[in-house]
Amino acid sequence: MTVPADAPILTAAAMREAEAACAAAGVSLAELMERAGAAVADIVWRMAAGAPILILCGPGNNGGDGYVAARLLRVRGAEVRVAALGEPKTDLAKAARAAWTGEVEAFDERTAPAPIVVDALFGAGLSRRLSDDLAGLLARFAGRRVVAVDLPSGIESDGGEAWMPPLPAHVTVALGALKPAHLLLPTAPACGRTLLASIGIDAARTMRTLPPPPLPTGDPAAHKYSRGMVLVVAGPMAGAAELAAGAALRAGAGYVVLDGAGRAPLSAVICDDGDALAERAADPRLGAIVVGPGFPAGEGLTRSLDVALGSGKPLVLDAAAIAAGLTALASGERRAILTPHEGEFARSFPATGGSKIDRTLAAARQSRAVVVHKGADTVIAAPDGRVVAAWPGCPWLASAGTGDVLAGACGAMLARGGDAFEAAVAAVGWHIDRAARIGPGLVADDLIGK
Ligand SMILES: NC(=O)C1=CN([C@@H]2O[C@H](COP(=O)(O)OP(=O)(O)OC[C@H]3O[C@@H](n4cnc5c(N)ncnc54)[C@H](O)[C@@H]3O)[C@@H](O)[C@H]2O)[C@@H](O)CC1
Ligand SMILES: Nc1ncnc2c1ncn2[C@@H]1O[C@H](COP(=O)(O)OP(=O)(O)O)[C@@H](O)[C@H]1O
Ligand SMILES: [K+]
Repeated sequence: MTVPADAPILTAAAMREAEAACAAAGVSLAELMERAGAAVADIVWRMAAGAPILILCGPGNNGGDGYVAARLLRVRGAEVRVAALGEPKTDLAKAARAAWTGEVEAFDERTAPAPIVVDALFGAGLSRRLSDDLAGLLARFAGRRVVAVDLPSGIESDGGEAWMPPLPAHVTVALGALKPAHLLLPTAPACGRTLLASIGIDAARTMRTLPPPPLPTGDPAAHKYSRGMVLVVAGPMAGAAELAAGAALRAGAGYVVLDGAGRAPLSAVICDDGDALAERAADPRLGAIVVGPGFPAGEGLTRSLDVALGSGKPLVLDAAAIAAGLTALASGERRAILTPHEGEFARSFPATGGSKIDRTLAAARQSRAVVVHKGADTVIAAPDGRVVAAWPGCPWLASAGTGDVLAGACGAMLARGGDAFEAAVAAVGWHIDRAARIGPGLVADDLIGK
């Protein structure tokens, strides 16, 4: 399962706006459909390598893309059949159907399979769950090589509904931009490998997929404080804060202090016994404070959090510190990153609804902080509306303590200065990249290279 890096993501409504802007700029919708069909034909041609192809066409423009692909594949000499769910209903799809000179079979229980099945039944226009009858017809083709046009049919584009497609795809050709459903659970795995056919739409980049990790560029004039100084506040479960402190150092901070309980996870981490928290937090060289790993709610957390909040320094709040710090954060302006997993998110932001992207954006606006909503389909959102979706992440991260490591990495990136959203994006990228290099058997300690 892969998706293109740093690619735009559009909701169905934003897609329609981009399409209209294209038309206003002189590129007709018929031309967009021709480009979409050509992109699909190109990919199917290579995947088929001479094997027979069956294209399933629906009543809307998704089906229109299918008719265009069928025509272009036949021109190339491919063996193509088309099976349709009735006659096309849109003008564009009718024109594409008319330009296909081959036979159109009815798509029903007698439709014979082919080694390559192209699913052009429904895309972004799906308005309700597929009927059981239709789902049954599609499920008959399980086990064939399936290419989905825009989305596997049955998936709701914006990711707000958890409708699963009856026929998961090996390859999905996203048209114009990626859609939230390509990147969010539970639908993302059903898209297989998602490719982007840009088709010339000018897609806004407010929402995008995770960029590739930047190449490390050392500043020749750097010193340990200029690379970023991070303070990690330890609670009763000191191991978690140790992981965060080690991660901050490995993720590029020049100087890391672990305050409270705990031993230095790496010899270079400076340990304080907790009496000097206010003094440490007031250090003008300090670039970020991390509070939350291994620190359950209670008086101790409230005291430490008050000091951290009172210092005015950029903050990373994890675990119980998220809910505890929300009110104070929302009432001021500061660079802050919150790193909830789903349980912590639900407790801290119970009123949010919609897709994981919608919910994370609402949480960022409510808290006035960057929110890293963790999970296999991590979503990062900023109060100004920017979103990065980090699917598919690295599955070896599903292991205790890796979230503490991410909190420390966020601290390191935040302490360098600059935009908190870009810092969170860099930390998530660092985390996934480091986990992927370690691979199966990963434990959180490996990420900090003890
Ligand atoms: N937005 C764009 O810029 C472009 C969009 N294109 C294609 O257009 C697609 C969207 O086309 P449409 O808006 O026509 O929508 P779709 O073709 O995805 O489906 C809409 C049709 O399906 C019917 N329908 C919806 N849900 C159904 C259900 N559960 N059971 C049975 N029928 C159902 C609707 O009544 C309508 O007839 C995209 O996914 C993409 O494939 C491309 O042609 C190129 C450009
Ligand atoms: N299946 C998965 N695929 C990819 N990343 C995952 C998966 N499950 C969890 N993660 C990542 O692992 C980390 C786990 O964090 P968290 O649940 O806070 O763990 P802990 O509290 O034990 O440190 C997060 O960064 C999350 O995004
Ligand atoms: K489709």
